[in-house]
Formats: sequence, C-alpha cells, structure tokens
Amino acid sequence: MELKAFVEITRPHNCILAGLVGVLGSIVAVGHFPGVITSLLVFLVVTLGCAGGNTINDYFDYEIDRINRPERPLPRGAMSRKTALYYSLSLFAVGLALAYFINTADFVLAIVAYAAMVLYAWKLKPLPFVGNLVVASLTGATPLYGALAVNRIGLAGYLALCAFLVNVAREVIKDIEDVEGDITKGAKTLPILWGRRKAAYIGAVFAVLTVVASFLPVKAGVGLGYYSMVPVDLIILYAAYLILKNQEREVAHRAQELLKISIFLAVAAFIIAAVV
Ligand SMILES: CC(C)=CCC/C(C)=C/CC/C(C)=C/CC/C(C)=C/COC[C@H](O)COP(=O)(O)O
Ligand SMILES: CC(C)=CCC/C(C)=C/CC/C(C)=C/CC/C(C)=C/COP(=O)(O)OP(=O)(O)O
Ligand SMILES: [Mg+2]
Repeated sequence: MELKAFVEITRPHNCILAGLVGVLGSIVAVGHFPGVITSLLVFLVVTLGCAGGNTINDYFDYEIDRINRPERPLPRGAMSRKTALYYSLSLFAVGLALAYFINTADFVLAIVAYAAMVLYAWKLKPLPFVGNLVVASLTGATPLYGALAVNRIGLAGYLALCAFLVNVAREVIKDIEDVEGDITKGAKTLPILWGRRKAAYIGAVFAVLTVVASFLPVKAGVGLGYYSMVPVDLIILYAAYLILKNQEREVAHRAQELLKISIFLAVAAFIIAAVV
C-alpha cells in the first residue's frame, strides 16, 4: 500500500480545479466574493465529490485501466480495490455532511451529483454518449453549485454551459483514445459504435459550440479581463482540427489534453474577468 496513492487516485488537479470553479460560480453569480465560510464549504463539497468520483471510477474501471492506464494506483497494486471503495464512500460522506451546512438546494444537488458519479462509474459509462453527457453535466453543475450557495444563478449559467460543451467534446475524444481498452470491457462508446471518424465530428462540433458559447459572457458585458479567453478559443479550435484530421490514439490523446489545458486557462480567464 502506497500512502501517496490516496492522493493520486483522487486526481487532485481535477478536484482543485473543480473546487475553484464552484467558488467562481458563486462569485460570477453575485459579482463579489461570497465570504470565507460559504466559499470554503462550496470548495470542499465539490472537491471531495470529485475526489470520491474519481476514486470510485478507478474502482469500477479496474479491468479497463489494466489495459488503458496500467500506471494508475489500482492496476499497479498501490492500493487494493476494497480500500478504494471504502475510501471513495468516506470522501462522499464527508462532502455530504459539509453540504448540509450550505443550504437545502446545495445539499440536494450534492446528493444528486454524488449519486450520478457512482451510477456513471457503475453502470452508465459503457452506454453510447450517455456516459459523456453525465460527466459533462457534472462539470456544468459545478459552477451552478456555487451559484445556488448564494441563491442566484446570474452569469454562472454561461460558465455552466461552457463547462458542459467543452467536456462533451473532451469526453468523446477521450473515448476515441480509449477504444482498445473499452472494447475489451464491451463498452458501447460512440467511436466503437459509429467509428472513430464520426465520433471525431461529434467532438469537433461540441468544441466549436464551446467557442461560440464562450463569447456569451462578453455579450452580457463581462469586463476587459475576458479577452484572455481568445487564446483559449484558439486552442479549442486547434484541438478540433487535430481530431478531424487524424483519429489515431496518440492524436486523440493530444487533442483531449489540449482541451484540458483550455479548461484550466479558461477558468483563469473567468477568474481574471470576475476580479478585474
Ligand atoms: C470556454 C471554456 C473552455 C470554458 C471553461 C468552462 C469551465 C468552467 C470548465 C470547468 C469544468 C470543470 C468543473 C472541470 C473539473 C475538472 C474536470 C476536467 C472534470 C472532468 O473530468 C472527467 C475526465 O474524464 C477526467 O479525465 P482526466 O482529466 O484525464 O483525469
Ligand atoms: C456539483 C458537485 C457537488 C460535484 C461535481 C464534481 C465534479 C466536478 C465532477 C466532474 C466530473 C468528474 C470528475 C467525475 C468523476 C469521475 C469521472 C467521471 C472520471 C472520468 O472517468 P472515465 O470516464 O473513466 O475516464 P478516465 O479514463 O480518465 O478514467
Ligand atoms: Mg476511468
């Protein structure tokens, strides 16, 4: 058992990003920082949920990851599957306990989001496009989670739409990358059912829709800091170009990694726009 596996299996970079997006949702909803307690609770509920979701995902994906991701903690033997299961349930339990102190809407949304992550990992991931929509909806729910904590949606709705669209694109392209392993588990993902090329078109369409949606906050008058979004949009369009040109595993990996970079940069752009 490796102690560092307890951090690694949660994919901390995703969890911290998600927690920041939750707090950003509060900020853009009301136009100011919502206070330390509310921000901390939103950050922790989202971060713990994301951590629990990634951990239980690896628990159910053990056979696929032995082929696609042998370096991950469970396939490499750094943690037992039973420990991962109890660890994820513990993360969810602490997150729900904290969600109770925010408000009823956020307590209910935490229950729904946590249940959706378990259901995704257990049953929904192999379903064509359904799994992609569930993951993307969870990322879209993240800024809305922060907005509900301050009882106002406001610009967080635009953030949610962008999060949803870019993650649909990224999930479809990740499925193109993972075709070999997904076939062994009988997963019926879009590239397996419709072929890599058609799946690439779907991913590219959602990438372009993300670029269109990324200008909505400008239309709503979000400040000059927002123009840092332009390089983000160029990266997204380049990722779409790459996957349309070539659907090999290595190209799909590079395209989905570029979309992940665009997400991190976009969140930074939204933070700049929110505080400038
Ligand atoms: C215009 C534009 C790109 C706006 C960005 C909108 C926005 C706020 C995005 C944030 C979405 C979000 C809450 C991300 C949390 C972290 C994350 C990437 C979650 C999705 O993870 C599922 C994925 O399959 C995990 O795979 P991997 O990253 O390879 O471990
Ligand atoms: C709204 C609240 C309270 C929480 C949301 C928490 C967040 C941000 C969830 C975003 C989606 C997410 C990170 C879910 C966790 C599990 C998951 C879907 C991981 C992706 O797993 P696979 O689809 O198997 O891809 P991998 O090949 O990377 O394992
Ligand atoms: Mg997985």
